[in-house]
This record gives sequence, C-alpha cells and structure tokens, in this order.
Amino acid sequence: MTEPKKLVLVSAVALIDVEGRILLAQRPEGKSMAGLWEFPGGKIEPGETPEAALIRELLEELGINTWSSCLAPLTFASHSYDSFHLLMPLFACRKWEGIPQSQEGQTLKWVRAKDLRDYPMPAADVPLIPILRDWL
Ligand SMILES: Nc1nc2c([nH]c(=O)n2[C@@H]2O[C@H](COP(=O)(O)OP(=O)(O)OP(=O)(O)O)[C@@H](O)[C@H]2O)c(=O)[nH]1
Repeated sequence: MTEPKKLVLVSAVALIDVEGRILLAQRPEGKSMAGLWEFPGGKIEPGETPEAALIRELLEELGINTWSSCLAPLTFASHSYDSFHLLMPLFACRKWEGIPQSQEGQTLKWVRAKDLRDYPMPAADVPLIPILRDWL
C-alpha cells in the first residue's frame, strides 16, 4: 500500500481592492514552484486558526493589518501534489490597514478577475479561478 501523503494546511486570501482587482504574488526564485502567481498566505502553524495564520502572514508578507471579521470564507482548494496534499481555505478580504508592499521579495500585481487566467498559478489554484470570476 502507498504511504498516505502528508496533509498541509495553508490559509490564503483574495485581497480585493475598490476596483474589484485581486492581489497576486509571484513566488520568488529558489522556492518550490518559483515564478508562479499565488494568493497571499501561508502554512497554518500548530494551534493557529486559519484566520490568525492569515493575519500573521499578511503582516509578514505585505506589511498590512486585517481582522478576522474582515475575512469571509469563499472557497477552498484540495489538491494532491507529488509530496503532500494541500488543503487551502481561500478567504476574501476587502478591508485592511496599510498599503500592501512586498516584504519578502515577491512581485505583487493587482489583477482583474477576467485576466486571472493570464497568470500561471499552482495546480491547486486553477479550479479557484472560475469561482472567483463568478463571485466578483
Ligand atoms: N500562499 C499560497 N500558497 C499556495 C497557493 N497555492 C499553492 O499550491 N500553495 C502552496 O502552499 C504552500 C504554502 O507554503 P508557504 O507559502 O507557507 O511556504 P513556502 O512558500 O516557503 O513553502 P515551500 O516550503 O513550498 O517553499 C506552498 O507549497 C505553496 O506552493 C496559494 O495560492 N497561496
């Protein structure tokens, strides 16, 4: 029997600006899946809620603050990569404090929902694109 894959929990967010654009971050060189565009977020640490993980990651990655009450559950990704299975809740957020600026070297881009397909994303994210397009 094959070994069950490790389940990795990652919390991610579609930050949506007043024009309805979504913020994507490009994974830097040297990381797995370098060059692909993803939603801001990261791994949920033991004992952390998905919301707390996102609030922490948004401050670390983008230098912005938000609140649990501003994180609306939107959908999730469940995808098997070769070495792990990713379970990734995707929240939507329209309200935060500060201006998102890359703190960790990622390129950031505000993208219209209709243009999301032009940005190569990790395999887990691909099914999320039509959901976002329909929802926005
Ligand atoms: N933040 C984020 N992570 C995603 C998305 N899609 C996706 O497959 N992932 C995967 O979820 C994991 C998130 O890990 P992370 O952001 O905390 O840490 P990391 O890039 O240093 O991970 P790494 O150990 O794979 O290099 C990565 O394996 C990443 O490839 C997404 O849209 N946003």
